Amino acid sequence: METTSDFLNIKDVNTAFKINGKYYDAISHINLTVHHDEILAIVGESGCGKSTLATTIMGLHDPSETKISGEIDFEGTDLLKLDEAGYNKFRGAKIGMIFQDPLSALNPLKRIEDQISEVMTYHTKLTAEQKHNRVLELLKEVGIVDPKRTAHQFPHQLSGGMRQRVIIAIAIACKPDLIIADEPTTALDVTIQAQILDVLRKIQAENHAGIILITHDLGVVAETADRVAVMYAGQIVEEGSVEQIFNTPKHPYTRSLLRSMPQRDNQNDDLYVIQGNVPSLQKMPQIGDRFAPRIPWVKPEEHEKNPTMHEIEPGHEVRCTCYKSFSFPDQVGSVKA
Ligand SMILES: Nc1ncnc2c1ncn2[C@@H]1O[C@H](COP(=O)(O)OP(=O)(O)OP(=O)(O)O)[C@@H](O)[C@H]1O
Repeated sequence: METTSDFLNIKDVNTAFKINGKYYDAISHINLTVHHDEILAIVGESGCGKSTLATTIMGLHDPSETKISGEIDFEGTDLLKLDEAGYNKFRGAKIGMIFQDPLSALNPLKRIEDQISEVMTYHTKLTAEQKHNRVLELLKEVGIVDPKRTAHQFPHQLSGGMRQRVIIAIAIACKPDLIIADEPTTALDVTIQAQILDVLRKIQAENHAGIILITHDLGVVAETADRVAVMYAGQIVEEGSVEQIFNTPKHPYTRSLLRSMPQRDNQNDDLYVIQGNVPSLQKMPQIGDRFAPRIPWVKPEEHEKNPTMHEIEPGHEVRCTCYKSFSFPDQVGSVKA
């Protein structure tokens, strides 16, 4: 789905890691588009390649240990062709990143004001006074009630939620077009999670940014995202609007993920458990449907030999034709919560 507001086009991207001298793909043939004014969620179990995709976009891999191919067209520049100095012009300026663990992303020895100012010193020509005012403005924008006090504090003096707000302030300091948020609320309790997601939504609306939100929490996706890409074993297996993915999920993996999600109104406490595990990189099947071993009751002939993406309605794509015949058998994989 391409519109004039596309500004990030990921085309056929593969990232392979060197393990014992051999390269193994962690993400394979990724195609994705991000638009201004939207939150695209990337979901999937641990080990599906979500963070690898984020760090590939951000150019955070050591080239001597990683092989990356494809194209990441960001506003007309192929990010994958940039050297470190070239990337540094984008990171922090046009692309902001929010990580799961705010404590390790902050320098324990520097005051909050200095850490937020640093990114502006690097990417803008603002004077010291302008930067000071912008720091206070940013802290207010991310919902910190006493910006002056917080600006003067060190990371260890702040709660986890406050630290994550500071990380968001750093990520948005230069008004980036793209924000990549990797599990931004995982380490926080539920109330704080909701507040941080509100901040992200507000920023996205005000700055017209596009946000890639990486999470394994489907509740967060339902509340926050506009579009969703579901990843399994390094591939995108389904992509669509949040309504399409939640109301008419097609791929057996998407349906399994949704069925394994606790429902507030679930009457009988039954939780579906997806049998087996995401394969390790060395054991990744190179042909056939990568999810097939976890749904052994589906006949081999119902899977494609080389599963491709199929558009089933505008904006809604699913990998492999097995979705057409997939159903959950009565007795498989269901356990009492
Ligand atoms: N530097 C690395 N070297 C070797 N293998 C790696 C490296 N980084 C990630 N992997 C492997 O790549 C696969 C994808 O990992 P990745 O962290 O991208 O998944 P994820 O979906 O983000 O998981 P999580 O939700 O746990 O962060 C996993 O099998 C992981 O073990």
